[in-house]
Amino acid sequence: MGRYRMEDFEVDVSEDLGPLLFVKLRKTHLLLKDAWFCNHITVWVFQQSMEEKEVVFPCYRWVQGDGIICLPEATAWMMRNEVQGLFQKHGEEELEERRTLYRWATWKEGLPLSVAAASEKDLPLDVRFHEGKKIDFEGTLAAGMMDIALKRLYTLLSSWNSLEDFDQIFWGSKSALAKRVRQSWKEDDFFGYQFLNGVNPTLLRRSTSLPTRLVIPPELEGLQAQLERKLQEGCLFEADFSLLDGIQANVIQGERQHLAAPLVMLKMEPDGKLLPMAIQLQPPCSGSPDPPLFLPSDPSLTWLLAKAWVRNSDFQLHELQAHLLKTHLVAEVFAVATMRCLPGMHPIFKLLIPHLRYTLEINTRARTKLISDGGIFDQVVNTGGGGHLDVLRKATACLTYRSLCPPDDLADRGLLGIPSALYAHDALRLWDIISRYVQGTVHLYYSEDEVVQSDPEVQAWCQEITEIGLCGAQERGFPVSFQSRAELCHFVTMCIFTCTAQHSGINQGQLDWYAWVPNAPCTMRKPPPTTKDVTLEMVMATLPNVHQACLQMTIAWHLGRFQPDMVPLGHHKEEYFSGPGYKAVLKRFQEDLNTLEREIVARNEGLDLPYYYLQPSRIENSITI
Ligand SMILES: CC/C=C\C/C=C\C/C=C\C/C=C\C/C=C\CCCCCC(=O)O
Ligand SMILES: [Fe+2]
Repeated sequence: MGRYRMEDFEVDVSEDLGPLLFVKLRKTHLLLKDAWFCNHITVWVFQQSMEEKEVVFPCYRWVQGDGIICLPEATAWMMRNEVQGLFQKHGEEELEERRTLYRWATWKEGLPLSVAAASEKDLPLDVRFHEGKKIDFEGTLAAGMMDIALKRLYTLLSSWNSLEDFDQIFWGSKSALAKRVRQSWKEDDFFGYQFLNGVNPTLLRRSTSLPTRLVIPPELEGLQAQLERKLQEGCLFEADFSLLDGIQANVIQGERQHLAAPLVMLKMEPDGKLLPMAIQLQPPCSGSPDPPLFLPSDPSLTWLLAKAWVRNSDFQLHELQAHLLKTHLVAEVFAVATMRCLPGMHPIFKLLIPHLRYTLEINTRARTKLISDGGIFDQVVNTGGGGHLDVLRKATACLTYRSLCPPDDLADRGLLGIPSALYAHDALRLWDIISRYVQGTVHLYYSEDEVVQSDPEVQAWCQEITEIGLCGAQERGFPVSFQSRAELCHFVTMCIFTCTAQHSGINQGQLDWYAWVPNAPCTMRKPPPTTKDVTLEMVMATLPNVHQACLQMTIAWHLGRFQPDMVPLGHHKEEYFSGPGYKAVLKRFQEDLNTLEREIVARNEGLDLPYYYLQPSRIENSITI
């Protein structure tokens, strides 16, 4: 039997089968690997003197071995209390089986729970990468490793002692914006811009007071006055990396790496540009002299090194907190809870499942190759060697529900209504669009709040996410039950937003902002400067070495590049729902996304730096990379 064969099978049945509730599917098992993927079964019922009727049984699962798959009819959930509880019983059996297939595991204490699987090979076939994705994933990694070998060979033959020497490895696949980063990375407005619209737009806040950790030496009273004035005008902002304080730095091949925990104060100009005013690289520590404040007026290399330290710290919080924890790991919790608590005929299962595709496998791969013992973090990142897990733990301990919902998050950070905050603008638009889609769907199945309150499955799902998967996150605002349709819609909107828009916003920028390594160094090999005497030798000795820089470029490209098999948001082919109600809601969703697409394209045409990570055609329907 050939691989990748697609076939439609038609079977005629002449006898009257009565009302159709289930179909059962079985395949004779001959060879070791002869599984088939079944999309759906459609039955056309011909009734005398009546229109032909179509009855659909969605499947979208592998049929393997000798097992029998029993598929309830697409509208079964609406009839769950009828037909002698047959659908109810089917759902219970299905969940019983799924709970043995998808089990929770504690990979590391203090992190959200994950799926129990030591490697991707342990995952059920239904959630594995399909052949094409696997070949592409593994093939591009291998090609990237070849690039590294060539780059190392090349740099062996030349010198590595000026910033321009990073050009020697800046070849191969890279984006237009990555080239722009190489041109502009030293500019202050470019540095400030990244907090609004770069790879990590999640940290910046508008200041409501001067941060207590900011110790301003008496000789800088001018700065103090300026900061206070900006604060009063409402245009003072801060990026505080205190979460990194106290984290152990990595030791790479016997060499200790170093970490900082900076605070950056920025001002917003009337034209929307965000400019750094001061950088404090470490919080004050009793018994030590106050940490210096680095300023734009410092010698240019000093100021550049201070900014490079901030960019390195941002790399850590971006990858660990914003990316891994707040998209990948929480999406995994949604995925496992969905498999364990919601039967296939449940409307919330149908709504969410296209947004959970491939997430369990990519995360399992991350746990075995990226954040594992000896993984990429240990090899080339200064939080590696265990510090990265402590960052994840600290970030988990302060993960709030509000921070996953842009209307709340952006309000809390004082970022509403800023014309140059493009991530914020597009995220809010997407939140509204997704929320309307979710509400449209939920209202088809839940006619009033009471139906939500008395749905034991959706309540168990909520509780399992908050109490089990997120390890008691009710303390941080996550719900343990839904009292109304509105609460359910808000939560499901958060799930879909996180798995689609938010991940795309956080993931794609790796390609642009991480290719020019000095803009976002993966590690720092010397301690942060404590005086303003900085030389080029110090800068070069601090930034990643050739090997570290090459690996950063390869992984950033691997993870940030356009995925060949990507499904854009709202365009999955699976049809789990049947009937005109959902079709109309989906159509509206796609139209809303198209409208936003056109708005973003038109806006970007007039911009010096386009912001396209939240352009709907670029948003993946689930976390797959
Ligand atoms: C420059 C980027 C460096 C690190 C990226 C950090 C975080 C990314 C967060 C989530 C990515 C999720 C999954 C990636 C899974 C696997 C990566 C595989 C790399 C394997 C390299 C190898 O040695 O085979
Ligand atoms: Fe990712």
